[in-house]
Amino acid sequence: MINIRGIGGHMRLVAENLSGERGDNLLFNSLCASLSDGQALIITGPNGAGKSTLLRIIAGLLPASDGTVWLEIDGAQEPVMAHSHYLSTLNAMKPALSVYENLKFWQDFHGSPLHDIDEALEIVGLYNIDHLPYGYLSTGQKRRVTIATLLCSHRPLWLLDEPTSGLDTHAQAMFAGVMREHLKKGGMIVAVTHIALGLEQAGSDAVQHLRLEDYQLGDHGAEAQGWLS
Ligand SMILES: Nc1ncnc2c1ncn2[C@@H]1O[C@H](COP(=O)(O)OP(=O)(O)OP(=O)(O)O)[C@@H](O)[C@H]1O
Repeated sequence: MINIRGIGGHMRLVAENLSGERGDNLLFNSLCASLSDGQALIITGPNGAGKSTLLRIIAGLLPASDGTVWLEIDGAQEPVMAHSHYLSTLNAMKPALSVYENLKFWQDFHGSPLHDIDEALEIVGLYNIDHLPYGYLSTGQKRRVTIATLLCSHRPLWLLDEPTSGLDTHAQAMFAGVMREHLKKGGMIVAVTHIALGLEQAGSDAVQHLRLEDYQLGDHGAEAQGWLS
């Protein structure tokens, strides 16, 4: 068992009566969700529904307009960001730095090294490119490097915005395996997606689905309560 807080211990991510807005627009309200170690929450919804906004609120990058989100590890409340990998749709890499330099930066920033950078690149199916400037890579290669950050450092909670965007089917299958392995080790995943992520094999108990349109104005309450355990 890996010795890291949140992996192997008891962990819970809870969103309670959460509302989110952009500008003056209320995007969703009365949203409740609860996730334990080894579980994934898959967030779907139409373009503009507020999925990325919700993920940013969970990460602590945007304030909720109402309600709260908290992370509990072994009974103590912890800041979400300190225990998360947050992958936005932007890859957050410096184009002029090499693939290795980018991953080294993130590994040093996140701490808790897991795989060596070379190992992580091999897992995501990238070979002999660590010396190349990140900006030279193809769209799918860039995304694979971003996914490699998840493997370079231990972080129990993965917050993923459209993680498979730009990946070919082979890479999607590879990433599904990476996510299932993380869940098997007791990690947690919150993912925004428009396509199936291949987590079905993780088991029905391990995967919850949240349709954001169920939390839009006029359609909240009873269904939302079902998410709070
Ligand atoms: N800074 C901002 N100020 C005002 N409105 C914003 C801002 N950022 C985003 N929005 C609006 O908030 C709404 C929700 O955006 P968000 O990116 O959360 O949607 P989404 O569900 O992730 O969409 P998609 O599936 O297209 O990625 C959109 O209508 C968007 O135009």
